[in-house]
Amino acid sequence: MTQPILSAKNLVKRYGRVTALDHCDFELMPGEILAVIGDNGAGKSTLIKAVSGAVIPDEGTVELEGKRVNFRSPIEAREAGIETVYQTLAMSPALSITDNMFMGREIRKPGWRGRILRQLDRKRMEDIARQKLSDLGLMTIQNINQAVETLSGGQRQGVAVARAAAFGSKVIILDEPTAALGVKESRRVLELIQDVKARGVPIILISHNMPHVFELADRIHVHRLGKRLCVIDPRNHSMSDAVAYMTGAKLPDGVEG
Ligand SMILES: Nc1ncnc2c1ncn2[C@@H]1O[C@H](COP(=O)(O)OP(=O)(O)OP(=O)(O)O)[C@@H](O)[C@H]1O
Repeated sequence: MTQPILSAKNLVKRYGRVTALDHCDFELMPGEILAVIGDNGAGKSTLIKAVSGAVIPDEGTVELEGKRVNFRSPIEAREAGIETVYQTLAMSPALSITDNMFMGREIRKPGWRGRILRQLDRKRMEDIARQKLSDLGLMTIQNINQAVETLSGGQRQGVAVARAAAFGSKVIILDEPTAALGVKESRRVLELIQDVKARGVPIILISHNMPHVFELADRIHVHRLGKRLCVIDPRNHSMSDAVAYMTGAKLPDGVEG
């Protein structure tokens, strides 16, 4: 049996009297797009934060490639290969595309100029940024030194996904990547997500948009009341089934209420 690339068991996270995660299990398989769906407040964001270092669970374990990890911060998770693109994009609008892509992981010049003078290797960063964007078909962006604030919402989201794809060698987490976008821009981002998948990188997609979830996902993790209710195959279930499971209107076969 294939081993999950990222998994969690029995995660618990309490905020005072609210139990955001209530003995939750989670599994992401290699190369797949796993959608995570659930009602508002079901605990989806908390789950994703718990596996990516942004929240430290009160109980439970997380494993990356079968090895136990205890991320204390999102930076630790990022260094281990888990990249998260949040709904509110962590980008600096006034900085260029290249600067945004390399924020926090700038490349320095080789030798003493980089080591001692801390000079940045701009040429190299620009070349890599251009390459990464063109790999993902984002060639509509002509100038990688243009400020991110001059890009459309879809292009910005594209840069964020490209940044995650460029550096998140193991897992990419996308939190509502199309929520703020128009129809055409959403389409482009959906294609981009498929391109990233085609490159073999598994993706966790949190979304309330059922058509997008059903179009992209290989499997759907249905989250309800702080835990995984079930995992469904979008080919065998309808969107209305998924919504009914999510809201508690209906129980999936084999799950007891
Ligand atoms: N930092 C926090 N402090 C206190 N309570 C929190 C905090 N973060 C989340 N919660 C609570 O935990 C529960 C789960 O929240 P979470 O954001 O994980 O849900 P969600 O499924 O992502 O919701 P949505 O779809 O609305 O974004 C909610 O009741 C929420 O109010």
